[in-house]
Amino acid sequence: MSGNASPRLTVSALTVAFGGLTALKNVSFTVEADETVALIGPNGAGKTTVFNAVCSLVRPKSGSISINGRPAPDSTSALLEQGVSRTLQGLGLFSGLTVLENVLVPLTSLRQRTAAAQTAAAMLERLSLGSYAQAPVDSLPYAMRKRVALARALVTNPSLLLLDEPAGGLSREDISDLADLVRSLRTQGNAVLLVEHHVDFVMEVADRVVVLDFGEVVAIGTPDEVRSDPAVEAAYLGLEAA
Ligand SMILES: Nc1ncnc2c1ncn2[C@@H]1O[C@H](COP(=O)(O)OP(=O)(O)OP(=O)(O)O)[C@@H](O)[C@H]1O
Repeated sequence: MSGNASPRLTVSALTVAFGGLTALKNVSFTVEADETVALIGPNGAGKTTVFNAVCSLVRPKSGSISINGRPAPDSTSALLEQGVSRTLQGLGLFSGLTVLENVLVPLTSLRQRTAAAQTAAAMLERLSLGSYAQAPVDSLPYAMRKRVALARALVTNPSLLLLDEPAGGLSREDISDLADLVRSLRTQGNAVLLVEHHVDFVMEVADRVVVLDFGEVVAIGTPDEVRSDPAVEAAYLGLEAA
């Protein structure tokens, strides 16, 4: 552990409104160092809005967000400098670039050009993408493109990694590999906040789960605590079972 006792992420009394719609109401939670926290909840609960607020893509009506004890910066490059990476639901890969070129992009903006190629190549190897480095990213199947997006987010060795539906659209086998990877991140000191609909995956990888419903936190706890919380069943798991 480092000497820095601040959580990697602190969300305090966050309220976000889109016109008349209050998407988040007074949401508070932390992600500590070496912790994987999952945000779950039904469609429209506000999960992606939390991510967007952390990345300063939406402006809160009130409340605050801090990263490693400092106010969250308001640009992607400043977020990278502060050790935050994110994957997107839509992957956001650059069509027309190779796998390696995609993974090099955040390193280029960090100006680590000298070691960038080696760092990117090592990350591709770690995610079993080494032999596809020169392949156009568009030529790969979805599950592999998803791994490229993950490699791109991880290549800066972020202190806080935000994963938006990492298991979505993956096969059972791919999800199992992803669970191994997420667990390994925790031991390497990469704190993770993930949004996910795949409840089994969440229960397997998360240290703590934050449950949102209609923009409010209805439960926070370990997977076991959350699983047995009646408010969660009503808000989310009940819907899954229905
Ligand atoms: N840019 C926006 N403008 C207006 N309303 C928005 C905007 N973004 C989100 N919303 C609304 O805010 C609420 C929360 O949406 P959000 O996408 O955060 O939910 P979510 O939990 O991520 O949902 P899903 O699981 O379907 O991705 C929803 O009612 C949504 O329609």
